[in-house]
Amino acid sequence: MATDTRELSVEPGEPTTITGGPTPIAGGPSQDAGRPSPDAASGGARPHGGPVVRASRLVRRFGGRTVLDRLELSIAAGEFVALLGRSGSGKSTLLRAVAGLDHEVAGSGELRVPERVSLAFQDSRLLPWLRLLDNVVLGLKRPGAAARGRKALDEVGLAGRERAWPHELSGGEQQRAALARSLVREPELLLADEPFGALDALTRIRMHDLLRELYARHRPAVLLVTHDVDEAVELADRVLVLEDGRVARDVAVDLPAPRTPRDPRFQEYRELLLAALGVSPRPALPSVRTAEETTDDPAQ
Ligand SMILES: Nc1ncnc2c1ncn2[C@@H]1O[C@H](COP(=O)(O)OP(=O)(O)OP(=O)(O)O)[C@@H](O)[C@H]1O
Repeated sequence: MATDTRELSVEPGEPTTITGGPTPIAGGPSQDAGRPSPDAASGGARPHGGPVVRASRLVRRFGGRTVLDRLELSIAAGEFVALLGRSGSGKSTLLRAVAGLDHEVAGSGELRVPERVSLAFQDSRLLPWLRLLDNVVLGLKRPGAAARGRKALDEVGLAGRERAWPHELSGGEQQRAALARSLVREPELLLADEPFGALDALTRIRMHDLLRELYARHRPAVLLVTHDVDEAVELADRVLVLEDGRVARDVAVDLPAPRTPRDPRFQEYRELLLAALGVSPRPALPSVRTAEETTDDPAQ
């Protein structure tokens, strides 16, 4: 597999060590319990290849402030990793470094990423002067680009909208087009920074389903930055929590598909991660009753 290895400017420090797989959290859900079949379309433990991303002793400072502090990161081929962290903890900074968008990142080791990397952001970044299909295939080599673009638009449920202008699409549709644009390149690594952050809750649920489906079909490695703990547990094989410039928690999520917040083990992961983020879990909501039930209740 072709990789792009970036040498980082040398910082004084110990020799580089690249860590392998995830570290189970003491008291957290077991990594091996309930292992589902490897070909599960989503959720559960999934087989992965060797590492496609390796970052060692990554350092990023802004002025006197160290945002990434000798950070270690390894992502396997086909692995879905979610990155959580408090606001300002450096999630986007790390993603930008891995994307090669930040040339001032330093370290004493190396930063290795695959050649084919796609990016997705909170806003779709579609070019307003290009129709949808042209946006999706922008930069792709002909021949065959248009056919691949059409197929990708079909995959995200936008067949027939090839000639639409970006402003004619809803926010969710624009994000779907952005996913098509990412996946048409068959990336080995998809870097996504809060891609669903600006969407309403219902659209976000639909986008989770779509992303799971596309991921199962294309199997890129994914690094998803999110604020949403449920989104992380629902989608990822592994959830990292960034704190003080380093990966403070590395939690392997082993839940069967389909993953649902109603599963008590889902709640376990949720509480574990909320605690890692310094948020106390909220008390359970009272069970919801319909308007009819409320009216029928003589106590009301
Ligand atoms: N270009 C820059 N110049 C100066 N400081 C920066 C720059 N980019 C990021 N920072 C600082 O680095 C820190 C980490 O920023 P970053 O955007 O990576 O955080 P984040 O975890 O993604 O935050 P959020 O969850 O709020 O989006 C912040 O304190 C931010 O102010």
